[in-house]
Amino acid sequence: MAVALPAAVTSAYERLAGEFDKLSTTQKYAVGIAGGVTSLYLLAKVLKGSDRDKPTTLQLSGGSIDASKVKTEFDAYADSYGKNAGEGITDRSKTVHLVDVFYSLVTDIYEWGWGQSFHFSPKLPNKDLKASEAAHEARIAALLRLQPGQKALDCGCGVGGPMRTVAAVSGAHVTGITINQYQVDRAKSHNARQGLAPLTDVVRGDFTNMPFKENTFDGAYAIEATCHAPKLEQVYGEIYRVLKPGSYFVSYEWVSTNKYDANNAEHVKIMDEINFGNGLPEMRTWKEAEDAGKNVGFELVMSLDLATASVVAGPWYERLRMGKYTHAINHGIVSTVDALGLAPKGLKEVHHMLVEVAKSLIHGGESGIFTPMHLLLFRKPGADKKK
Ligand SMILES: C=C(CC[C@@H](C)[C@H]1CC[C@H]2C3=CC[C@H]4[C@H](C)[C@@H](O)CC[C@]4(C)[C@H]3CC[C@]12C)C(C)C
Ligand SMILES: C[S@@+](CC[C@H](N)C(=O)[O-])C[C@H]1O[C@@H](n2cnc3c(N)ncnc32)[C@H](O)[C@@H]1O
Repeated sequence: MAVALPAAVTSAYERLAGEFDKLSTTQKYAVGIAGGVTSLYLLAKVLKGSDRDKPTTLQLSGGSIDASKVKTEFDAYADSYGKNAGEGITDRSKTVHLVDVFYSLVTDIYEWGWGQSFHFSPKLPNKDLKASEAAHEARIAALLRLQPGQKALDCGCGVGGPMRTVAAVSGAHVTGITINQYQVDRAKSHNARQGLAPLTDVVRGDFTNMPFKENTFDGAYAIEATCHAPKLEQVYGEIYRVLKPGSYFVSYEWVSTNKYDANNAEHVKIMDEINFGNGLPEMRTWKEAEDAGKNVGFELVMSLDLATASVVAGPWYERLRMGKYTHAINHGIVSTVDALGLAPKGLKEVHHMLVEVAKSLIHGGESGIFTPMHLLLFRKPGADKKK
């Protein structure tokens, strides 16, 4: 069926065609080339999207790692895990470097398929995932009793999802530290775009050796990050040092629960998979984490597994379980761009690692042997006691 175009459109087209006919051959070529370039530019924009919010499939990169080195770096990362059950990273002195590599490899994929907050949250009744995530982050500001004008530290800040919530709900200034330069750049760009620049700062550094003076911060927190430290005492000790006396430190820790049995081969296998797919040197027990805080001088104020604390909240791993089919589709997409040479070589393998670790995390959650949210609230003793 022929479709009649509106008269205004046909007359405008005829006028343009008339004008085009009047041009010299050189001018016609120039118009043709300009048209071609503009179309290519628009096509590239559509395919590539913009980097305002999250990367598109064609923007998936190796973070701070050059595209040509993604495969080599991923292979080296994979080789750093021992083959024996429960071994984790064999040479622990390489942990910090390997974690930096890990985040270069996964940061774009995380943002692409999860969002700007790299953590889990209990699903609150009648609240969507975003609201549940924000509540999990806002709890931190409340526990730290943060106030406008105060200074807080986000230890292992990722691309800054939580720091933006903590700064926005409390009015306090939040400095984030991450080992990965690509995350620093992403976090700063999100902070600026979302109007959070005046209340935030992001630095690249190692949280086991931080570039801050002692007694600097009024509160500190770590969301699913200190699990990457070669030894928990190293990072907790540094946090203790930079906190003002009387201030609080809260962590959501990745730990094994009382249900974990180190003599059960299936349990050990799940933990090994979780360690490998998440850049962890090893898995600690919740008791080891408590003790590490006390060992560096903190008073323990609260210790609670948020995965089981509320009988009405949905499990943290439900979002992963729901995403099972999406992960498979995503793998098809990443494999396609890989085959077309439109993604850095090696990104497909990284994505495969994440598809597999999603299954292990679900197993860890369903069996109850693992939690990514054991809440530990510590206080640095001292004269400036906060109530
Ligand atoms: C605290 C850490 C990270 C926790 C989570 C944010 C991430 C753990 C596993 C990740 C993912 C698994 C599957 C991916 C999927 C295959 C892909 O298509 C899209 C991204 C995933 C959903 C990805 C997202 C982030 C996680 C849920 C650790 C590292 C200490
Ligand atoms: C799972 S991400 C969590 C990010 C953030 N807390 C969130 O919830 O969105 C872990 C973070 O810890 C950081 N990290 C791991 N080891 C680190 C180290 N030695 N020094 C500084 N940051 C580190 C990583 O770079 C990453 O930003």
